[in-house]
Amino acid sequence: MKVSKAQNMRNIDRRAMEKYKIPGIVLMENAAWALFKRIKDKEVKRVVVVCGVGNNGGDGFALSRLLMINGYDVSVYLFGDEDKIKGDARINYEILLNMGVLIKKELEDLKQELKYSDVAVDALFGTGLDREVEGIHKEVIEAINLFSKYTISVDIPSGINSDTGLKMGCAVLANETVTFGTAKLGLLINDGREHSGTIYIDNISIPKACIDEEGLKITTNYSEFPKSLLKKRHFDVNKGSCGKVAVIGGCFNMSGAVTLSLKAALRTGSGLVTGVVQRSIVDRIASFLPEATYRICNEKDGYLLFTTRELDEIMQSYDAVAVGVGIGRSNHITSVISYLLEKSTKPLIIDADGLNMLCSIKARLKTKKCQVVLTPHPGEFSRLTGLDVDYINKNRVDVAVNFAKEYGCILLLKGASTVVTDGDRVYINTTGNPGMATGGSGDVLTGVILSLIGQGYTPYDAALLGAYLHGCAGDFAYKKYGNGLVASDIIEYIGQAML
Ligand SMILES: NC(=O)C1=CN([C@@H]2O[C@H](COP(=O)(O)OP(=O)(O)OC[C@H]3O[C@@H](n4cnc5c(N)ncnc54)[C@H](O)[C@@H]3O)[C@@H](O)[C@H]2O)[C@H](O)CC1
Ligand SMILES: [K+]
Repeated sequence: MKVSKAQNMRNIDRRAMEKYKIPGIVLMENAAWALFKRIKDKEVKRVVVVCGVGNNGGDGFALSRLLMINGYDVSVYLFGDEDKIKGDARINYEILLNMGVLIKKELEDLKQELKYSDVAVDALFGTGLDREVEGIHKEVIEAINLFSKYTISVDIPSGINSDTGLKMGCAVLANETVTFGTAKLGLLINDGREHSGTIYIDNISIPKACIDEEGLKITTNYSEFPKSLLKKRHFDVNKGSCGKVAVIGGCFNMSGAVTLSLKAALRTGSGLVTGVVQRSIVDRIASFLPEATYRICNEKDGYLLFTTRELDEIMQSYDAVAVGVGIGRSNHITSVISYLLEKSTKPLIIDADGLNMLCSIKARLKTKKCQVVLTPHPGEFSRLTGLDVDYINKNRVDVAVNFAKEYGCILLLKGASTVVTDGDRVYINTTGNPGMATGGSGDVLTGVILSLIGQGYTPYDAALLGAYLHGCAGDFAYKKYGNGLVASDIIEYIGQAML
């Protein structure tokens, strides 16, 4: 599913009307029908529609007409200067007036009606929100959030900036959002992720070609995507043809991370999974995971110790290698990562302390011979870039794209909405839940992505599909354990997420 910013959507709208000759009023009518379908699916009678003076409000006026004609008990509210209503919104506004509909304007009346309504429709602001919400509009949004039993936002929750996803003063907290044409970036990131509720996208009869001509580079999970990327496994496979992957990690006091990554790779369908670990922890790991094989390495002061010959052998033996989970911080690990970046021709995933050790040698990324996937959380990314965590979180897509472009890598920036980018394409993942903020969750994700690369997915597809499956598995685990879910619960549901 493609994702647009406000300007993209305006371009698409204009192209639909000018090049494809689809009148704006038809788009608005289709938007109203898309909203009507969502209400029709529910057992409700009383609907309050709260309109602004723009085309978002126009959608609300058109919806109100459809509801009334179909027997619903509808109250229509308008907040803003009615003289400002123009174009298609004006047409739908005047139709209601001609039908003798009373357009209400009192905040106190709205509060009372919200208490007794089944559904509130938020048609105050859409992609035209261009400044902080204040005054009566702020009071209306607060009233909706306080008194509405179930809120449907039109196109985007009013108060959410459609490009940044940030709240502009205040914003409607919707149970669901019905958006038109494409997903809006602001629905997927920052405050927009939480304020949108469940997102439904309706094409409102905009031709796919009209959207494609916009050349949108951002996608998100919706309907069958990205699950449709999953390859069907043929019967005549053997463990050698489902990917041979290795995890380099662990240290004297951290063996669980490697165990989680290895098991996640197996649960994602890898044929042969090897833990490259030091002698002092191999028994501990193998006792939990007899299905993996192990390459035992030397250690010094509790941390892994390699010769270049051993590293050469590792790079020749596997289809993909993940380095960093539970590996701890030592100068030797920095030199190991530097060597791998210099010599490896196989895809590399660098995670956890591997990322922290990469900070001082990140220039090596520019001279590497292999494809590299980095999977930082905002804190690790802050150390990698020197950017402030708050700035990173408010500019997730831009900072991720810029870094991936500069260093020629695939970047998976974790967070509530994980961003995956190769510096050109962007995928925003909205599966997952707050319960997954638990130790080891990132190690599981590394194992999933590693396995997918080993099974032949490109590193970019493996990263976006891995983020999606990891989140889906986490959502299954959340249903059973809530915020008490632990990383190994996520592993147990990976298979189900892939079905
Ligand atoms: N293809 C589509 O996506 C379609 C979208 N439609 C709907 O059109 C809106 C966008 O309409 P637009 O008129 O551009 O903007 P809004 O309705 O969001 O409102 C802008 C309106 O509000 C004023 N305003 C902006 N910010 C504030 C503020 N903080 N306080 C007060 N007033 C504010 C601004 O001055 C304007 O007057 C889109 O979201 C869809 O819902 C089409 O209907 C169908 C096709
Ligand atoms: K809205």
